[in-house]
Amino acid sequence: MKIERVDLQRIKIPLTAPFVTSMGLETHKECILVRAYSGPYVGFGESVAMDVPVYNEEDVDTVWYMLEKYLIPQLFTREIEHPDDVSRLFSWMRRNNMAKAALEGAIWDLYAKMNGISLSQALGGTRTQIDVGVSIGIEPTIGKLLERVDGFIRDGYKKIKVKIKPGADVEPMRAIRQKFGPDVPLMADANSAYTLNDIGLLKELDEFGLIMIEQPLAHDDIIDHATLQRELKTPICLDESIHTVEDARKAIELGSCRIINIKIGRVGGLTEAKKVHDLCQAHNVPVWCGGMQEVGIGRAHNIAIASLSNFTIPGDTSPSHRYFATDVVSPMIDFAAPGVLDVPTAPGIGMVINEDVVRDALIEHKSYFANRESTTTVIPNF
Ligand SMILES: O=C(O)CCC(=O)c1ccccc1C(=O)O
Ligand SMILES: [Mg+2]
Repeated sequence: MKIERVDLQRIKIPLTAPFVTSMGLETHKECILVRAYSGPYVGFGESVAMDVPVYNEEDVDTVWYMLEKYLIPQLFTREIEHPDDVSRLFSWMRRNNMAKAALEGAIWDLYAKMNGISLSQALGGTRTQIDVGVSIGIEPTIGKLLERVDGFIRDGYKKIKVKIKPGADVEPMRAIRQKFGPDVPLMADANSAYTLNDIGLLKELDEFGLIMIEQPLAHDDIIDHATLQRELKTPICLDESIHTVEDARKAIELGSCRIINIKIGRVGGLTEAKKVHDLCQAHNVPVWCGGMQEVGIGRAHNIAIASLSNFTIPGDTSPSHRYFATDVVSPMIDFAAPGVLDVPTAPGIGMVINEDVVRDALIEHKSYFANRESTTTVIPNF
């Protein structure tokens, strides 16, 4: 396929409730939507970079910059046979994985649509439905946290993940176990808020029978995590530390974790995500699909990758309404049954874009053409 045109759309949508983690407070979702055109077909991608580089080194502006300066022009120079070619084409560039993934995702969607198959099928997915959990931010009080947990359990979420940080860790977990009992599938995500000096405290969490603790130590570490995993009963799951299938291989070899969270953006796209999945499967390491509070397009990509067979733990891909009053896909993504999402069967991501929502949320729009000048629109009065 020859890519003739790519559009970037920067959008901003309010969250229905503020989201607090050890990295900071979020009130809005700002991101870039990507459209890739070939003949009558359009493929959709979404950049998951946050508006501030607190999770990784990228932000919305760096993604736009890398796409415009390098990745889109490079894509225009080649005929693409298969989406796997795209990650090879981009492999010369160090990191900037979320920028690469946003464009590569649009090409995967385009490829699936051209072949009349779903994105899940194109990736080799086998599930028709996926189980999902919910990620809960750090709430102002334990009472508020318990209220939220109660609501999400009633909604049928299959896994309850709670953000923790020093000072908001053992007590909230104890309160949840006391109120809801030992059978609630519970886990904690620290987003790198601890060091090995906190080993005593992290061991205290063992008594709560958590399914896992996600990324307790530094965002770039796999050595200390291996030390910690030897001391903990609770499985460690790595998120921030895994950017490539090679990172995953090393972490597994060192014993740095027993579970891996796969985020398409963090590993540079669906091709690499599938490689991490396959490697983990070969080593009996279960995986699950993480989230970056995606709008509907990114959520659809997450559902497709989560349909692969080694995604045996419920992911963070909750329905759209968990974060947004409106979404860029129509209908909004929702449960097929409590805690369960259908994997779309229509071609590509299998979702219809709600252009009214995109228009209302639009900050900037730029179109790039393989054989003519680009055109920019900055939407005024935003
Ligand atoms: O519900 C979601 O999309 C996942 C929310 C979440 O936990 C998260 C959100 C933004 C950045 C990092 C993370 C994380 O998984 O660490
Ligand atoms: Mg995480």
